[in-house]
Amino acid sequence: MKYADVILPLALPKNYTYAVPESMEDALQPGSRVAVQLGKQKKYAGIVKAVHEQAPAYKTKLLLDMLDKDPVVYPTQLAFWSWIASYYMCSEGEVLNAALPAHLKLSSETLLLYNDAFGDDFTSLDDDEYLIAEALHIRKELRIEEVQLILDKSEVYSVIKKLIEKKVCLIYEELKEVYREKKENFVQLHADYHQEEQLAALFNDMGRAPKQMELLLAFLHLQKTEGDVKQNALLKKSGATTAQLKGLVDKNILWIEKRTVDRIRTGKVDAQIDFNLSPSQEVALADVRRHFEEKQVTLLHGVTSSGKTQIYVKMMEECLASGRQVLYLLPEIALTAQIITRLQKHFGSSIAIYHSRFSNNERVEIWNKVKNGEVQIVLGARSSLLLPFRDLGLIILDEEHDASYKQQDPAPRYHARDAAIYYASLFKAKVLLGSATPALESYYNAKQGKYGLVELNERFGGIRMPAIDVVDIKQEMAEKTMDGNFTQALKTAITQSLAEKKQVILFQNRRGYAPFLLCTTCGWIPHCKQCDVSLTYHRNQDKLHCHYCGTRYPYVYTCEACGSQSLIPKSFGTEKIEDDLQQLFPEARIARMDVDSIRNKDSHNKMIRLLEEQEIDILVGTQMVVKGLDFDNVNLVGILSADSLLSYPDFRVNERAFQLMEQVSGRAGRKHGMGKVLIQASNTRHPILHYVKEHDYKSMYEAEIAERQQFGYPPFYRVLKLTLRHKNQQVVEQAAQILASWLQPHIGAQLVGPAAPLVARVRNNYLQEMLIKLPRESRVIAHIKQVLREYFIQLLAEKRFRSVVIVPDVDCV
Ligand SMILES: Nc1ncnc2c1ncn2[C@@H]1O[C@H](COP(=O)(O)OP(=O)(O)OP(=O)(O)O)[C@@H](O)[C@H]1O
Ligand SMILES: [Zn+2]
Repeated sequence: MKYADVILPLALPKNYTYAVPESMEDALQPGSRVAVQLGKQKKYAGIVKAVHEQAPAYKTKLLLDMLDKDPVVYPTQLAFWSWIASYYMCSEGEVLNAALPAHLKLSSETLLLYNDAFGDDFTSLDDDEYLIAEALHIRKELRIEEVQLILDKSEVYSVIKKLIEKKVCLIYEELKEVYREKKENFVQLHADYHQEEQLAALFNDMGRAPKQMELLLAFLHLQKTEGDVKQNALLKKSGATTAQLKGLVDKNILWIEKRTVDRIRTGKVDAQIDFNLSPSQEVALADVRRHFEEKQVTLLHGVTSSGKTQIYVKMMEECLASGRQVLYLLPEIALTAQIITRLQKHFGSSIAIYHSRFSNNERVEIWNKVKNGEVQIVLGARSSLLLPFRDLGLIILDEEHDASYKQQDPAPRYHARDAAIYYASLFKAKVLLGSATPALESYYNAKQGKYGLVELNERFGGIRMPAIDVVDIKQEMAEKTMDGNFTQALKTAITQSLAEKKQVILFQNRRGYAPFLLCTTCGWIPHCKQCDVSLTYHRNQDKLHCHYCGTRYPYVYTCEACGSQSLIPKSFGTEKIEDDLQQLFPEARIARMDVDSIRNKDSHNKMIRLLEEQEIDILVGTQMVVKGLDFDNVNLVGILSADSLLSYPDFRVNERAFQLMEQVSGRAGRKHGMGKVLIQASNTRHPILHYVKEHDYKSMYEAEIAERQQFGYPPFYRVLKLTLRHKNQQVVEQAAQILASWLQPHIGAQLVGPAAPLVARVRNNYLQEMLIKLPRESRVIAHIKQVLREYFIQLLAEKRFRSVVIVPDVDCV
């Protein structure tokens, strides 16, 4: 008898083993998608991890079905999933859940089937039962949602239960295949008219039906130019109606064929490299190649606008020429608009873009094409790492320092940079990390010789790095020259840029209008009812938003504490800046880019286009404006408040602040002459501001790395954050205390906490956090993770802690 271990898309502590029916024995392989039953009724589609002959201790069920002819992933992906699960402390099921497109996951749908034996005497039924029985009698089967619709309520289980007891219906669990091929109508000419003379005769006969003649002419034209004639295209071109087309079909002149079409178009990659590298870029490229001869990973540290993308393109071209696949990762898909265009220029339309905004059907198609190698280039955010590459040769991680490479919620909480390096090793593929401001961890690894290091210190086109001035807010306040949140210096600089028909980017790291409201009588600040966090005022909607749980509240006019009506907005966000600008520069065309204004892919693309076409004079935004954008005409960048970047409690605060300011500065003066950057700050003497001013990454690195070593932070230690969560504050505090006391003997001084985090309550759950610092030896790390897993089970086994949620976050950022 053969057995299969199956990964199910659930957070189960281990995989289940099923018996393999003889009929499947030959075809079943690791990676095959199978239908299984779990528990009494639920059915799932899972993925076979291994096939073996070892019977488990429990009584096995048989696999129900094999869902596809071929496996949906290769053993490489199974190995990758297993590494993610073990390294990031989650289940393989959670990894599968993140990896597989929804349409390949499937879980069962409950169907009510009419029991014909019951007959049609419904006199014994009450009103609700009667309604359902009648519907079932007519339709023979109903889904739960349909029952809810009919009864107009969501609580329908009691009714269903009674109907089952009374034997009116039966329950059936069905796995629904949801992926649908896309079909389109193609128009063809009937074989009778394939000869010239016949066609000519036909046109002669058609004299009295000019509309049909026009349609036929349009058809012939499309056939000649496009080859295939789609019904939609034909109707559009000829301006004819479906009825007129049907006329020709009825006369047996044209006929219509339904064909399966690809949603995702691919073609052979035909690289067009129409640029030459500058001498220093050439050197950098040669260095990258040289390092790759010995090393799997190379870090390209190139200043902003040095042309890192051009070097990526060259490396991609080489990899594609060798027939292998390339994955180009970006921290956020919002960044893709410009990169897509740039890459398409070189590699044509054969680039698959993968992100969460695609439809589920499209995702299945990309999945399949990556798997069979038809797609050679994938461009995407971190989740595209989970695609089933067949033969990956190169991973490019652009803006490798970016924190959004780390998945926060839900599990798997993986870091795409580290995961990419592991994934690549399975293929013996190379990884090229690129950034103007590398993560300290990456630069450290490069300095240690673990990665190759290539530095590109000049901007393309010989343009100098922008000049950076720090403007003293305190001084201008004292001199009363501030205009709201704008210093005189910034205002003057904006005025000048506008006069020169240049564009301006302004950065403020808070969105909304005012980060909080304040009662000037008693100091009360409105907070979220479910989270311990102040509410942000969004003036567009005139509402207060909780940025933690998303709840929206009406504006408050009266202080809940003292009853006075003296609430004023405090501090400022992007919305307020946009507003101020409108007042200060009424003539200027102003736009805002943040998660509130960019709700979808199209609005982002549109804004990028408007900027490129210089239809926008001033852009205000959050982090979003920082990332890799390349506009020729921006000559001024303003950072409204450096203080807020430099003052939050996190060991990465300085590194982050440097990266942000250096990156946003990097948007200035990329093409025509040197740009200018103004940084407004109260604390103008902060050392980080000095490094930013000098564009001095290396000194920032030296200073920070010394601190990291001294205080035992990454890259010298790995940090694992444990978050515990519960509705009851006391319970979660006790749980955290107990867990910490168990861990103490194993970890000792390397355990920080437990304590309540800055925001101690989110969505009505109280939080406790502790940080565990792990030495970098993998043996020790593996041991501690094992200890942790056992303690989690032990803790949750105690009745009072049963509903405590424990979230381990390995290498938290
Ligand atoms: N060899 C080259 N030939 C033509 N144009 C180039 C070349 N190198 C760079 N450029 C142009 O210079 C600009 C900056 O290059 P790119 O965007 O690749 O820089 P980057 O290093 O990625 O910068 P950032 O880190 O700020 O994203 C782009 O508009 C790019 O097209
Ligand atoms: Zn909230």
